[in-house]
Amino acid sequence: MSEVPVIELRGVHVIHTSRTGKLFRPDKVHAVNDVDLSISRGETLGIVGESGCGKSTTARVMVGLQEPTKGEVLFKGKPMRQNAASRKELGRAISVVFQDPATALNPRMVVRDVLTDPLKVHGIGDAASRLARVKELLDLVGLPQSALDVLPRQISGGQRQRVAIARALALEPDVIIADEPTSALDVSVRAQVLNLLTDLKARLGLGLVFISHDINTVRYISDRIAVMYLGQIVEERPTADIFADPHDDYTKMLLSAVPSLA
Ligand SMILES: Nc1ncnc2c1ncn2[C@@H]1O[C@H](COP(=O)(O)OP(=O)(O)OP(=O)(O)O)[C@@H](O)[C@H]1O
Repeated sequence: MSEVPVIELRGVHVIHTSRTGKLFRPDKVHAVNDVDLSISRGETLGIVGESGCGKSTTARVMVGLQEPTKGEVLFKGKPMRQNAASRKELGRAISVVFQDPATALNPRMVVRDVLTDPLKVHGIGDAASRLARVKELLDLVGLPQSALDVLPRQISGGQRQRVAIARALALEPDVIIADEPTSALDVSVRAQVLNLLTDLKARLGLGLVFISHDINTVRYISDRIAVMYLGQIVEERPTADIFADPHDDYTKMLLSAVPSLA
């Protein structure tokens, strides 16, 4: 892709200082170790690896929520500054969809308010144009207009994740970062949510970072896959190449695991 990536990580390290063990001895976890990654509009990057390999920490760096211990994070070619103006710009350009919509959505807010909230926070439109946008968002994610006045607990897990995706789309982001977005859903609706994300990416020209522990799910949706192991990217190549000819032993191990749509 010739355009400047929306997000670029160069030689990023994150060392968490945590307290572990019975003596609460301070410990350091090298969660992200020398990671280079980029994401542009119109492409899907999959990040795959087992629990604890550093996927979520990498996602937090990409969104600007986690400062790297070392290395550079570029936003549209410039250092991701931490001042208020750029935080707001970042918030518009990069959205996140989390694993569990039951906890990601405020249980006391009806869908209309969940979707209006980002528009209000960013001072976009008046009441009438915001409502029009909210209705358009429901259409985009395949929810009926009758969903406007329901609470998250009154709809299914798959529908809640559609609401979370609609909220992520509200500000017309360049990139959506989806961290295990199908893992908390019933198997029967996982494929629907994956199809929705693929469709939205194509229709809106978004960049999508799709994070999962399951290489088959990542395969289904990604143009490129970065395989993470113990904080490092052990290989990153087009999806078809990874499956046809995995280079790294860890990738081979992931591919030999039981196929599933987890
Ligand atoms: N805030 C933190 N303080 C201390 N250690 C942390 C913190 N966040 C993550 N870690 C540690 O960093 C490592 C990477 O965690 P991370 O959540 O990024 O991995 P992950 O691949 O997303 O795992 P999971 O899928 O289980 O969320 C783990 O060893 C984790 O325990």
